[in-house]
Amino acid sequence: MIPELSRSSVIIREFSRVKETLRAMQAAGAGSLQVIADFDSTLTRFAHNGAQVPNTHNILEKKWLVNEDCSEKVMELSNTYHPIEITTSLSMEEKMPHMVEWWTKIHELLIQQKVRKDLLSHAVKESSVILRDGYKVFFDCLLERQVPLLIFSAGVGDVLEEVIRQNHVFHPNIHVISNYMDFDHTGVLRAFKGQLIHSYNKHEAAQSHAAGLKELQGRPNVLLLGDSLGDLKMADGIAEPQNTLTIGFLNEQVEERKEAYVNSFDVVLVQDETLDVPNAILRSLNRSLGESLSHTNR
Ligand SMILES: Nc1ccn([C@@H]2O[C@H](COP(=O)(O)O)[C@@H](O)[C@H]2O)c(=O)n1
Repeated sequence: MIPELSRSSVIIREFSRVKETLRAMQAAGAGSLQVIADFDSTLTRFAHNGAQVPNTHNILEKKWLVNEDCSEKVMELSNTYHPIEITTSLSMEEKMPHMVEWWTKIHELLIQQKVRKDLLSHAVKESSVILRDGYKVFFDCLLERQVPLLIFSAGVGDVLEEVIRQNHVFHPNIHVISNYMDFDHTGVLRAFKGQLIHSYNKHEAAQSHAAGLKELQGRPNVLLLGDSLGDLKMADGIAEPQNTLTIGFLNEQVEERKEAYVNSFDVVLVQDETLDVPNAILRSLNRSLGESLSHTNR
């Protein structure tokens, strides 16, 4: 039994599928598993003490890193594009060009602002970014069992790395695929490296980057964590996936989006700011089938 799956914040469309997938993953063992997780609002909290937790973009957009005019433009862009990002009335394909526009405009603004590399660490320290409760167990458990953790983020990779470094969980089993900044020799931002990653093109990055990571090869079982429907595509780089269990954090616009999430993710966590459920699932993968699932009768 995984008691955490009975919490009122957990919605499971097809419990038998979850049970069967866990059974197969347990049988295959930790050596066949990889974990793929989105970062912002998935590994980090969405809200804390009634306030929204900043994501990796928000950390960079602080007034002491960029000027007033830039802050206002960032806010305007967010007000225009974030509703498009999360609406269920447009398909992913319809959202894509808007996301490219949003990310491109933001990257251009940040480049114009000449963001300095040496200020990033301070920006993270001063921010109120916070990883989800239970993060230490999550990161340490994966390290201990030598399970690779692929963090797949449409945020800013340099900031993401700094967040996990400052929380002392940037372990060697972690691989990050994200938008990385390109600094000139004086440490001033001059471009973003490589292909742009936004919320809805993670499948392209998965196929071009993740597919080539040798640490992930021979691990056909996937525990996937995300907070956006686009995150479901993060496992697209796996050549021959066998068992995939997807967990979706439904953080905002709950009523409007619940149906779409329940129809898309295996397990939906509604406004749950913890990693308790993924941690319980990881624990269960280590225990015998009888112990972990026998009391489950849903
Ligand atoms: N200018 C922007 C662009 C994106 N965001 C948000 O960041 C999130 C980053 O993506 P993850 O893959 O790590 O979830 C994304 O969900 C956007 O809402 C932003 O705040 N500002």
